[in-house]
Amino acid sequence: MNSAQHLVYDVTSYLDEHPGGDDVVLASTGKDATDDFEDAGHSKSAKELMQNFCIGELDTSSPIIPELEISSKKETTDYSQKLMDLTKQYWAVPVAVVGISVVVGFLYLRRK
Ligand code: HEM
Repeated sequence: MNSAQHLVYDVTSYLDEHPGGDDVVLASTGKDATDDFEDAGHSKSAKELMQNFCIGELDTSSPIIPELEISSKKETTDYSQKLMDLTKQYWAVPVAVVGISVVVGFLYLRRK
């Protein structure tokens, strides 16, 4: 689905017929494809054809921005959590190496 001027298009059935190829259209799915569509220099007939694939209007009254803010906050906490986990892992590696060396050295000395 692509949206232009807050309109949503389902172009699934047109993918195979698109003269510019399906890959370029697929690259614009799920986002605002207005710029992509305009940059490709589509003809007037192409714009008219596009109207056939309009399935609705994007609900811009929904709290898109607050939702994005919440999810980005979650991401930052997840990220710092990941960093904490990584730090713990990095500490564990040298500690384990030193611990093993001490045990092996101790056993070696006792044998002599
Ligand atoms: C429902 C949406 C779309 C329709 C109906 C459509 C239709 C067409 C048509 C009829 C042409 C032939 C040239 C012309 O008449 O202008 C064309 C070419 C092209 N389209 Fe689309 N298009 C759509 C979406 C897109 C999107 C989202 C892109 C993304 C970049 C795109 C990229 C291109 C390109 C690059 C060409 C040029 C191909 C060439 O000259 O070889 N189109 N399109």
